[in-house]
Amino acid sequence: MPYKILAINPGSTSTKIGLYHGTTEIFARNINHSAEDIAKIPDITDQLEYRLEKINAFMAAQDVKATDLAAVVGRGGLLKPMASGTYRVNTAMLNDLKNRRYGVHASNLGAILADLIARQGSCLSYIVDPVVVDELAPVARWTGRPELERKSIFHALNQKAVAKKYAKSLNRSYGELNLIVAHLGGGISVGCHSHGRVIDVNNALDGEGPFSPERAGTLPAGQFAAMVLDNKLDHNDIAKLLAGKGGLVAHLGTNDTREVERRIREGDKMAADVYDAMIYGIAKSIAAAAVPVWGKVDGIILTGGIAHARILTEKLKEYVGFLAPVIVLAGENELQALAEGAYRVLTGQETAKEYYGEAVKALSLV
Ligand SMILES: Nc1ncnc2c1ncn2[C@@H]1O[C@H](COP(=O)(O)OP(=O)(O)OP(=O)(O)O)[C@@H](O)[C@H]1O
Ligand SMILES: CCCC(=O)O
Repeated sequence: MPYKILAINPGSTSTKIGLYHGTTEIFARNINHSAEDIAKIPDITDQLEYRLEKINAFMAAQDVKATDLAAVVGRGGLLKPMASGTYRVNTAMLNDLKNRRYGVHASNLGAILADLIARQGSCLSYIVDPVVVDELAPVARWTGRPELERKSIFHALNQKAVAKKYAKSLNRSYGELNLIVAHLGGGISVGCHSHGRVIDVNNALDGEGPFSPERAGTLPAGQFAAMVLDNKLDHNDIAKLLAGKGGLVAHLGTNDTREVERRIREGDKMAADVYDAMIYGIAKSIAAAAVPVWGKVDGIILTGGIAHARILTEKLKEYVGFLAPVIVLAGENELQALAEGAYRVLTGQETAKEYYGEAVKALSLV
């Protein structure tokens, strides 16, 4: 009997779950959380019980028993910067997530939910390629302020999964190629993958890169500082302006590119101008991502939900087609990538990595 693996990917408005036999998908579903439900529990960390109940109800309806599972694998959240791979969910990891030590993001719930369901079935729990995978080249870490170092926070799971998928389609290995991957979702991250390592990428959560449906992207720093001071904004206000209420949401009141394209078809000039500006920003980020590999790029992959949008992908091809072939792998492969990461460990192809919190790091320095 192949291993049964449950994969969980918590997003800001939904929890995606998938059941796999080995790496074969049996089902994958999106459990949508209504705006009304989410508004009642605005802090993501407090949504744990609510989401667990929804998952348990869904598993019961599908006749999936936790005791039948070999492993539960969740999307990995804001943790200490770490190497790519599959990690065992452990106490240090759970503590850092529950205490929001490195910030709040929907993906923080992945490991916690995986652990809770794994406990119901006495099986193993893992995360794979969390959003904090850090392979930045030393030169990419600098900013113009000694107090501020750039961080690697991006759609690591999907970026790595599609890059490996594309390499496989060429009968090449991921480690042989230089690829630019643009994950185009609610947030946008554009990574330069050089021989299997993401040596530069915009921090998609923290005001870097192009603006996106929900993220503000890079802002003029002086003007933004003045806006914060003039309006006496607090930490929470600033976080919302940068991630959640930036980009298309701020300009057009929607995070849905289908809605934006509908407005454009109906002649809405503002929608067309904002959409063009977003595409222009993405194109500039893609071109910038060619610099770390001296322009020697084997392919540019467009992925994420927005890569379904033809107007956008066609315009991007016009802008950056001069650099390398542009490949569209729309949607995201995150549930499949989670299941594959757990499967590699269950079958001994890979050893699960261990997460160490700050206490252990400090001891190792002594
Ligand atoms: N068929 C489609 N055509 C055009 N746009 C689409 C289509 N499907 C989804 N989108 C757009 O993709 C965006 C959401 O992408 P995605 O589902 O990858 O984001 P997410 O998972 O919410 O966030 P993130 O990818 O940042 O984690 C939305 O703006 C949505 O309107
Ligand atoms: C994956 C972290 C970045 C984002 O949510 O936009």
